[in-house]
Amino acid sequence: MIIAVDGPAASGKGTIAKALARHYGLPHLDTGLLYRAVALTVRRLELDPAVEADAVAACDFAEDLLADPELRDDAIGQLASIVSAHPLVRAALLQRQKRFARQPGGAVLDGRDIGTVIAPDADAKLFVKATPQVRAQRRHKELRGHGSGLSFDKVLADIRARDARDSSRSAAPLVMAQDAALLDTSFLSIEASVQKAIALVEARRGATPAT
Ligand SMILES: Nc1ncnc2c1ncn2[C@@H]1O[C@H](COP(=O)(O)OP(=O)(O)O)[C@@H](O)[C@H]1O
Ligand SMILES: Nc1ccn([C@@H]2O[C@H](COP(=O)(O)OP(=O)(O)O)[C@@H](O)[C@H]2O)c(=O)n1
Repeated sequence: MIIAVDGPAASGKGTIAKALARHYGLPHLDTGLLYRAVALTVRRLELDPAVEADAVAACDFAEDLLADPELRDDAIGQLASIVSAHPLVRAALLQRQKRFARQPGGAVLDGRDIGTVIAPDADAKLFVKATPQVRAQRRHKELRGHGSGLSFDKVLADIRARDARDSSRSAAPLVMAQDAALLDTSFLSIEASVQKAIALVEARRGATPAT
């Protein structure tokens, strides 16, 4: 079974995707980390994120970069949304994601274009959303936990800027797939979001929701 989980920044899609992977015993790929790794490489090599050829050169990053805690920085998220708008960057990362989705037994992937581009034939697609204020509160708390002193207002502004960039780009923009189920986590706890996600996946599979 392939499960596609898409949504904007800090909507809870990663938390839900990980929980679904655990529940169904499937491997999980956080595709945002790939774009963040490109962004971090661009920064370390002092390349220009706005120049497509520079960003493409950074797609050849070392695997161990995917475990670098610096990937979680707010600034790297912003940079990731700049490099990810280049069609050639998306093309460079495409096959790796498609291969992961197609592995025997299936997989759970989360990102922006899983249900629309990476796995349009997924067995279940979720589009996770929450209000910008709620998402900024969650991300602000998370960043504070990692020692960041960024203000709430800056985190909210960055989330809004990233939403606008990710939704308006021409290459694989952030849009809900027509056959995705919408999951608004604004007023749901993590536990409640995960239970709802499992119920939605079960409904898509035509099975009885798990209790
Ligand atoms: N329903 C929820 N209620 C409260 N906090 C949440 C909820 N879902 C996720 N979080 C927290 O919000 C932050 C962002 O969640 P995450 O799943 O990483 O979002 P995304 O993958 O969409 O960026 C994390 O610190 C996570 O623990
Ligand atoms: N499938 C994906 C995943 C991420 N991205 C880009 O990478 C950036 C960082 O993604 P992320 O999923 O790590 O960000 P968060 O939602 O965790 O904040 C996004 O803002 C997108 O611009 C993308 O274009 N396509």
